[in-house]
Amino acid sequence: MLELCRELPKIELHAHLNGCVRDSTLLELAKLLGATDVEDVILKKGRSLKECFQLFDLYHILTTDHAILTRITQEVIEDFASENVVYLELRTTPKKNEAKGMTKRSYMEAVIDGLRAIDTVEVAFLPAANSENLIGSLPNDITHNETQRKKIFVRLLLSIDRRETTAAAMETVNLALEMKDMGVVGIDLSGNPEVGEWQTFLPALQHAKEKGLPVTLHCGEVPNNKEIHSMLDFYPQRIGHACYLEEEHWKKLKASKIPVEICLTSNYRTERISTIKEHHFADLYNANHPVSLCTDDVGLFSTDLTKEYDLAASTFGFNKEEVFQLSRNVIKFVFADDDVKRTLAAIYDAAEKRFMP
Ligand SMILES: CNc1ncnc2c1ncn2[C@@H]1O[C@H](COP(=O)(O)O)[C@@H](O)[C@H]1O
Ligand SMILES: [Zn+2]
Repeated sequence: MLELCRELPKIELHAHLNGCVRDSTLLELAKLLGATDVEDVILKKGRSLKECFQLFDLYHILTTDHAILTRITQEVIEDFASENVVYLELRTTPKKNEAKGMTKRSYMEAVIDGLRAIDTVEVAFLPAANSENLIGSLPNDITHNETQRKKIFVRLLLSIDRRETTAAAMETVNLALEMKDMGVVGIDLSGNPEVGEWQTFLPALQHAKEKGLPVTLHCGEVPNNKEIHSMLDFYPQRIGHACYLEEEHWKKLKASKIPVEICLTSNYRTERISTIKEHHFADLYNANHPVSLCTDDVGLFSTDLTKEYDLAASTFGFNKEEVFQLSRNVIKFVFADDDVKRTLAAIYDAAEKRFMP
């Protein structure tokens, strides 16, 4: 099944740029900064939720630099493309860093430079009107000929960190609106769930909503009934995690049909669940609720989307058809436009003939 899951076209909707950096790159960057004592920390496997956010502070010291951002973006996209991810919504938190002359905008420009710099795989990241004609060329010649370059659609989500103020969150939303023609398709709220108040972010999220910019929220990664209630009331386009919903909110979620980004390994490694088998994915899947399997942080949790599909298949006993359908269903929940969705549908149609002849 692992090989089949690797071959399967896949759609990744929940991946944080800095959580997906290769270990080898982090170690190299740490060495350059003379921080050789961090090797054990980077390579350690167990990760409590608290440890994750400590690690992100370390990662950000290593990566918040224009040239490095360009490099890691490039590597992360190459890694997703190499395992047949055909559409990636990559999220990242635009950061200011005065010492580096970095603004939120220049941070994002460095990320976009990374998208442009890739030549080992073919990347389509601009909306149709601006595309360099890649979209038209995508569906017909998607093959698994190893000599051909892999092709991947990439779109960006700008994350608001829960440590940010209302004004900083608003700046991120405005930046996302300004960068819509550069492949930015939405807003994410993430960061340490123990930090910050929903009311702080609400004005910026409301602004995004009024401007028609889709929003996805990290929701219920820790128990917080009041916040979960407000988040579901906000009615975002998608949510991530949904680990700690009480009965009332579980019902509300199911009635709402808000798609849930499922991060099995992430939730297991951060001890949100004690076994994969008891993950709420099973309940949502059986209720026909819209779900998409995601990695969250490929590097941090030593996973990839292939492993997430394989893990779901082996834990919940899915056959080939079910795995294929699980992946294909995700087309409906992407934030990109209908042209992209049609192209993705064509990619899956072509793949279906190979998978289920
Ligand atoms: C494990 N569960 C999680 N829960 C909440 N937020 C998370 C996260 N994993 C990652 N992030 C968010 O993504 C940032 C790193 O990528 P970027 O610097 O934005 O590229 C983290 O600092 C955190 O804000
Ligand atoms: Zn996340």
